[in-house]
Amino acid sequence: MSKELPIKNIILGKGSAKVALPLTSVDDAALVTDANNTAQASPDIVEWRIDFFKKWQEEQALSSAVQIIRQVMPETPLIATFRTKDEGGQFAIIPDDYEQLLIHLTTLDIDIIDVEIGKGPALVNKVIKKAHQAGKLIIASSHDFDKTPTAKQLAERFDEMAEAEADILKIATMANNSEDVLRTMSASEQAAKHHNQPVVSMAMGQIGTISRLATTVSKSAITFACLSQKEASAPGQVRINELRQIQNILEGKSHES
Ligand SMILES: O=C1C[C@@](O)(C(=O)O)C[C@@H](O)[C@@H]1O
Repeated sequence: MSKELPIKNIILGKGSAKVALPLTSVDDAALVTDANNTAQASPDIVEWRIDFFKKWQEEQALSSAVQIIRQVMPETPLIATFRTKDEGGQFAIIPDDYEQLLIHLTTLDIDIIDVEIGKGPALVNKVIKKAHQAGKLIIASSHDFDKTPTAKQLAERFDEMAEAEADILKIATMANNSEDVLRTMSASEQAAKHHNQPVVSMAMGQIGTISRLATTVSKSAITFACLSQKEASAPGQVRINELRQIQNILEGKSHES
């Protein structure tokens, strides 16, 4: 049974799925605007998608970008994600550079770092160890932008993340039909039962949108939304205000006035 995980002002795994908004800004100027707009929507979590940021190779630029986000949202748990091209991100990056970048992120004012489990145990274990030494949490992630793996493969992927001692286990799959959506949601519900860590899941694509809403069924501890379709970081994301209304309906919290 997944445990509750406190992070800053939220407790992951307790109550509703926490709503994350991604920042996909390309530079500091865009980041100032996007961070302010994001703060207005009061997400539970903010995800900085570093692969969208043009100066991701410059350590100084990364530090000042984190400061921009922190000035606007000091108390909101911050995930830093460099989504590699292999898993649907903006840039291809060689493993050594990816490892170095993630290790550098452990030195910044970030709460959670995303590491792609598919990059292999040597890299993943090293990053997790460094992050834990620095007091940071790790989301192990796996994305399949073409298809949904079999139920067995999904279960094995969650197991692999748990064995690596990641703090949060996340799988995103592309849903091409209803069975794909149901398989991802079911694998997520099972993994939440078996593992100590909070589980996060989503079936991407239009037909998968239901998986971002019905987290009471999939037991996903986080759901990724968007401010507008223009800022969506993956297909099928729902605008945060609409998502919250539907969460309330699904959790029996909406009352007729
Ligand atoms: O892993 C995820 C989930 C996601 O791919 C989604 O489908 O909402 C969006 C990404 O920004 C995030 O890193």
